[in-house]
Amino acid sequence: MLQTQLLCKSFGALLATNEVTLNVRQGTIHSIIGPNGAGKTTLFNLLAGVFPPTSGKVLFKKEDISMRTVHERCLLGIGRSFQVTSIFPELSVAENVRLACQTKSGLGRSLFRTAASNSEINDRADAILDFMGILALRDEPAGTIPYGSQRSLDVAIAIGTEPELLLLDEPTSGMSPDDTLRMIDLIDRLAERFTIVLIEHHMNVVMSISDTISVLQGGKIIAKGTPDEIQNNDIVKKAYLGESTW
Ligand SMILES: Nc1ncnc2c1ncn2[C@@H]1O[C@H](COP(=O)(O)OP(=O)(O)OP(=O)(O)O)[C@@H](O)[C@H]1O
Repeated sequence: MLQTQLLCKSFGALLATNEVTLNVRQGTIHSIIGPNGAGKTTLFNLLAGVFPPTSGKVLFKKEDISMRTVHERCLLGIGRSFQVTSIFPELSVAENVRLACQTKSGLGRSLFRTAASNSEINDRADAILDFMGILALRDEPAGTIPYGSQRSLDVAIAIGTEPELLLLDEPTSGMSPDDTLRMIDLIDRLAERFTIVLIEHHMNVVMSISDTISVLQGGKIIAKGTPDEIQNNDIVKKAYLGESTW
């Protein structure tokens, strides 16, 4: 569904993404992990369209989307959550998701919204909040809900754009162990409906839910395989040596 071909991104002399070739198959969870500074966020931004590659290509359903903007990729069916939460803190939890739902339907730009369409969007937003376990918080200002719930709202916003492919950037970062377990379970359930690319720092988060894992170090893919293959890979063990995240 999503492929990259020899993808490169330079910042001055630094090659933050170095000839990354990925093949994310439809209906799978493909995790991209790596130690600090490995280039995970840069790769995520290249997939999401935050900036274009220096060279190489990003293909979505065989179409070259390398130069497409974030918004264009969203309309094509690529949704993403952010490591830094992207919510509107003054708006209610439900309003945040409704806005995302309108991005795709075009109602956000229409002066002629019908009551029926609005109620459809309300119902959809509520269903997403229910799925993410935060429906009880629907009328709270989004900026006031607990951090773990804000991360769930982030994912809810991404789902609201009706993606086929969901890009998740460290969805458990900064979460308590309990919230982390809840988020892992949710990602597992999301995989029944979406193809997922999960960017993660913590190896243990991805082990139980991933179909495929690609390991980044110094901007390069140093290993690819199933969780079992990755866990037993000596090059990967060495890359994570000294980190407490194995
Ligand atoms: N906008 C930028 N300008 C210059 N250098 C950058 C920029 N963004 C990232 N880098 C550099 O690119 C390299 C990869 O950074 P990146 O943030 O992608 O890694 P990461 O794996 O996400 O790290 P972490 O897990 O610590 O967030 C780092 O050396 C970083 O300093």
